[in-house]
Amino acid sequence: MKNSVVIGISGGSGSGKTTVAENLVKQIGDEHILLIKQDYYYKDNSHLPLEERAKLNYDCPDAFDTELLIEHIKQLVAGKAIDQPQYDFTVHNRKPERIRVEPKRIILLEGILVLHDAELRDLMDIKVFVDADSDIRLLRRVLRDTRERGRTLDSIAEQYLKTVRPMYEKYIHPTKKYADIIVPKGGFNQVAIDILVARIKSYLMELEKVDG
Ligand SMILES: Nc1ncnc2c1ncn2[C@@H]1O[C@H](COP(=O)(O)OP(=O)(O)O)[C@@H](O)[C@H]1O
Ligand SMILES: O=c1ccn([C@@H]2O[C@H](COP(=O)(O)O)[C@@H](O)[C@H]2O)c(=O)[nH]1
Repeated sequence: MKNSVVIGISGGSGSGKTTVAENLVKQIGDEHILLIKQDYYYKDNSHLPLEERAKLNYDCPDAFDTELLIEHIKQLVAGKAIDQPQYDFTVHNRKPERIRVEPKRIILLEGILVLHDAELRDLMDIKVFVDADSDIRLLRRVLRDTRERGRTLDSIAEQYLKTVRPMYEKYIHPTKKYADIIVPKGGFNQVAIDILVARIKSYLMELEKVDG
């Protein structure tokens, strides 16, 4: 058995991925569970001015440094620490600093396209797709992006029509077929969360047995 178990949590923007992931961390306790957001692995676009960065497509596989993400997941599974990049949504760019992250038993990898790359999927022990209707996802995104990500209504509408919606149809929704578990009703689906918590606890018991 490996040192760690990897759980991928995917779904469209605003579907409730972060809410599910944070709920799992709360219920299991952060001693054993590490949350890695795919957002940290958006490519560094410091060479472009802010106005140009704001126009980029952030909803396609090319927007991410997947090679680095795969390398980091492999390192964590091998029991090694990583220097994780950080991301600032308000300026559409990586932060200059990295943070040292130590491995834990359970690695939760959450993001819109974590189920897209076959090599990344193969590292996962459980694959989850969080589902919510498109009007609900859009509404949540509008509220969150105006409150937390410094966006205007006009910029949200433009980005949604230009990239968010078409890329969801082209790249994100098709990855639902890879999921072991589909979580409907977004982030506060307590039954689905309880099932995942029970499975994670049984993984932790198996990993402890291996340790003796
Ligand atoms: N089932 C739900 N019911 C109501 N609000 C929800 C639900 N799931 C998530 N939210 C809210 O919607 C917003 C977006 O959820 P989040 O988990 O950040 O989505 P994602 O990570 O998929 O973009 C957050 O403000 C969150 O509290
Ligand atoms: O610089 C950026 C990077 C990403 N985005 C948008 O964020 C969402 C993904 O985050 P969620 O937390 O899953 O919603 C993605 O749809 C991108 O469009 C951005 O606007 N700017």
